[in-house]
Amino acid sequence: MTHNSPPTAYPATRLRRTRATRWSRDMVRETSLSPANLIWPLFVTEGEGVEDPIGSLPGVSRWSVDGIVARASEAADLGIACIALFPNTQAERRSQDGAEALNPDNLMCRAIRAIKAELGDQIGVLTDVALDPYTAHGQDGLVDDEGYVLNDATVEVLVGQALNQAAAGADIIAPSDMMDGRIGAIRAALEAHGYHNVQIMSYAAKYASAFYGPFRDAVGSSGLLKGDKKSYQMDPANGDEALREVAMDIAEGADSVMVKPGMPYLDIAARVKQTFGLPVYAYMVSGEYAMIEAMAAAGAGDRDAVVLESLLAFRRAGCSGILTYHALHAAKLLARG
Ligand SMILES: NCc1[nH]cc(CCC(=O)O)c1CC(=O)O
Ligand SMILES: [Mg+2]
Repeated sequence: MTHNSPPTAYPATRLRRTRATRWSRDMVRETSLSPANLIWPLFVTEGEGVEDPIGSLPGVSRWSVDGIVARASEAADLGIACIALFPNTQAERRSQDGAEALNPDNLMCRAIRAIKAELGDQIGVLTDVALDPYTAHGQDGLVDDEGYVLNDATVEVLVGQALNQAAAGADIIAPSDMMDGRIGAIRAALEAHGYHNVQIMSYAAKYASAFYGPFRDAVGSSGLLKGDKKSYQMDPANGDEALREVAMDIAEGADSVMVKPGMPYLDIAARVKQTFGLPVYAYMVSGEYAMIEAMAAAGAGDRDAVVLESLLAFRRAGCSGILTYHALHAAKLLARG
């Protein structure tokens, strides 16, 4: 500042002046939230005409493929840009090596094909790459005799899983496994197979979080998982390390990156955006959703206002978008204005 007197001295400056009326608040607002900023995670299950409510995620269900197509269509009508798919694989299709992930007719691929056949480019389909919905032990990769998740052997399988999803029509491949080197390996394979425009959104800074509990119920891996995921997901104590994770994934070909969980990690999202300037997404995870729902159910807050404020905070931090189980509800609120 080149002024002699401080430019923000009271009473010449009253920061309440621009807050006094609604039109003025609208005029000076720095960030905005629209349905295009929302990515809606959906859980797929076997069968036809099935809606299977998830106990630990009140208001969220697993849907059979027909229901998933209907949900995707609803989302597209409201201007939601993209959905994220997660399969609840039947116990008998799970195995030690997660081979079902490579089956071209697995639940995930059938859902992708059905959505793309019905909706084409009206909505993006993002698919999770990791083996936890397919393994009998619930870990995201292949394990050795001690239960340690093997890096390089897992990456080979993830490459196959990503190609399988791309062949079914996935628009964005989103590896959530946290193996080192998987972004480069998947990008090279996509290029080699002609999938030049299939994007990669890397779960680059994914933490070993206690907020994933309800999700593990949803995909049916919570009862199976022994131990934790701390040997591959990040330590919640670390921030600088997240920047190294992101730098590597960008170098390996990620089009965008994700920080996960969301609200407790807004500092990470903001640092990633400021450092690298690429599209950053945040995953407001299942435990965060459950927290808001529990608060609303206890009569302790205005659910709609809490949802919109939370999502706006991600935008202020610099996120291009948010993966949230509240996406449909929020899009309806935004449409109402
Ligand atoms: N690859 C697993 C995966 N992909 C998305 C989530 C969590 C999402 C949520 O909690 O909403 C998880 C859980 C985990 O790492 O155990
Ligand atoms: Mg990494």
